[in-house]
Amino acid sequence: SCDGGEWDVIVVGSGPGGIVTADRMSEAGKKVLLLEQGGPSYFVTGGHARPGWLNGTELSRVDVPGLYKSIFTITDGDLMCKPDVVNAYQACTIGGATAVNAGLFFQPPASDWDQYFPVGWKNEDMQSAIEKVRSKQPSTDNPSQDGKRYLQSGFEAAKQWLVKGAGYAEVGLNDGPSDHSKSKVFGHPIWNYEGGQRSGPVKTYLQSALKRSNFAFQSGTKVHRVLRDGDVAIGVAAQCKSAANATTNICLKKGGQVILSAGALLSPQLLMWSGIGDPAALTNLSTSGLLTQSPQDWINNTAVGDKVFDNPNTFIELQSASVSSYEYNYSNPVAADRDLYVKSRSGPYTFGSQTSAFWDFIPQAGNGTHAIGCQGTIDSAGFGNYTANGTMTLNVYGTSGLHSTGRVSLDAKGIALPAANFYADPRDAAAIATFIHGIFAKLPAGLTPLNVARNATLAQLTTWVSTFSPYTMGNVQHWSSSCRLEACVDADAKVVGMSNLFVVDASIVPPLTVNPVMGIMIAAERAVERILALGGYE
Ligand SMILES: Cc1cc2nc3c(=O)[nH]c(=O)nc-3n(C[C@H](O)[C@H](O)[C@H](O)COP(=O)(O)OP(=O)(O)OC[C@H]3O[C@@H](n4cnc5c(N)ncnc54)[C@H](O)[C@@H]3O)c2cc1C
Repeated sequence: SCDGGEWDVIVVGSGPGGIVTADRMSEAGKKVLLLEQGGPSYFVTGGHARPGWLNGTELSRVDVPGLYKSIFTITDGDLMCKPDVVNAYQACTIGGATAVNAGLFFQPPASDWDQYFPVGWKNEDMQSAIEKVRSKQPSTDNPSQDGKRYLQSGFEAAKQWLVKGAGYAEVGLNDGPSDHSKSKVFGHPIWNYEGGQRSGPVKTYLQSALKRSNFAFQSGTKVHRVLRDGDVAIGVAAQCKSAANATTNICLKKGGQVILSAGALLSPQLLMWSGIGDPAALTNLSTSGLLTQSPQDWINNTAVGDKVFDNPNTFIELQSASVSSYEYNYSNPVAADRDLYVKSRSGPYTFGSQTSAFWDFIPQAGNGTHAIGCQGTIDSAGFGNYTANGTMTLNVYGTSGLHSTGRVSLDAKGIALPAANFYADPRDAAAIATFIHGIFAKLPAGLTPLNVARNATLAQLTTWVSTFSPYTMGNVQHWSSSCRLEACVDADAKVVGMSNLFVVDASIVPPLTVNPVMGIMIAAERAVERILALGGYE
């Protein structure tokens, strides 16, 4: 059903994984088609949704970093995925979640590659991929174009506490030493912004791809499944908005490749809808009529969707007389801040509300058990019941080395559903509580925690972080690790059981010590190096 295809490579999904992959495959001379189900986001993609104060500019709401929070508090179905697409808070738009996220852009420490990635993906193997991302994707810790730092009262209070009190080193968080260790370090956040505006792969890699005649990009096109002839992908079945939502087959050239970059929840869903996965899950899909292939045509791969991860989140509300809280406003910003932004890309709207970040590792007992990474990010305002002036929010994430993971399953309609409980292993809550207990021991008198006691014991903190409340057990939508290297895909990112089908996105990235985007982009660069080295499929 798929003869005469013209594409060497079809990439599904325009998040950071898909855009980096499609750009580099087209740079290598392949005829590449990038498909995205969503529509415009940044102004440069044709996105025009914005508050009135941006009228007359070449900015959409996506371009302005300070509108980050209101992008996802204002209900607007254009950017976020609908419930009939995925059962989680994900972006369905050009750029994927990089069009709606906070832009935090931290380089994973060398220990992440060395401890959690397979042979061929260790720190020394990753150097060219790291360099490619660092040289192509701008980032900054000082985004305001007038060179001044804004909203620094929270930064100063945190520095007093963590650097002067708790012995953290203040560093440039993506600077050397060459291992980029995230051990007891504190600093200004790094964002992938440029010129006071949101940057990210849409503004960099996608723009270079679009200049090539052998690259095509089609948004508004939702892929339903990969078309296969046994273990050979021959194309994709997709529904195009521009063609009255008709389903068409988009075909590969013989010897071509399909690369799924639909994100850590939707790439496993696409695999299962294509008859690749755990037979139990495929049986359910088949029973509900969503999978029409007969069982003898299924590809048995029980690692599809297995060990999905998100950073468990704890909000600690802190109050100090020295802190001035700052609330961003979508339609009616403080006039001086609005003018600073519109006239000179300066002021608080040049970043997405975080004022500082820090990390430490909590050692784990036992052979071969790695230390657990913990990250703190401090926001410019309070949250929940604690929003009086002087309040700021510390987000504590558990990161690399956590013991608990989940599984992506499909609901009755075949839509991806991530497992929810990330504290199933008690060592995880204990590690996160140890991190909080350690820094609380150094809390200065003038900085008061509001939603948990300053002198809580380690046992009390362990119970608190593992009990549901508006401040604890949160998901932060950093889904990853659902189609792991050397399990679901091999070390070339090729789906186990298939000849020419790959997954390159957060799915193949194990839990990182830092927010995932920079690591995903680096992993995509590395995956492309390895896919190109395989040569074409014959
Ligand atoms: C609110 C929020 C804030 C965040 N903040 C940060 C941050 O500050 N820093 C950071 O590092 N990370 C952050 N993250 C996480 C980060 O953005 C994601 O981990 C990352 O974007 C995942 O990249 P990806 O390429 O795997 O997939 P995604 O970014 O999810 O992109 C996948 C794309 O594929 C498309 N797609 C899916 N299925 C199909 C289909 N069947 N057909 C066609 N297209 C399809 C989707 O529409 C989407 O555009 C945040 C995430 C969210 C939601």
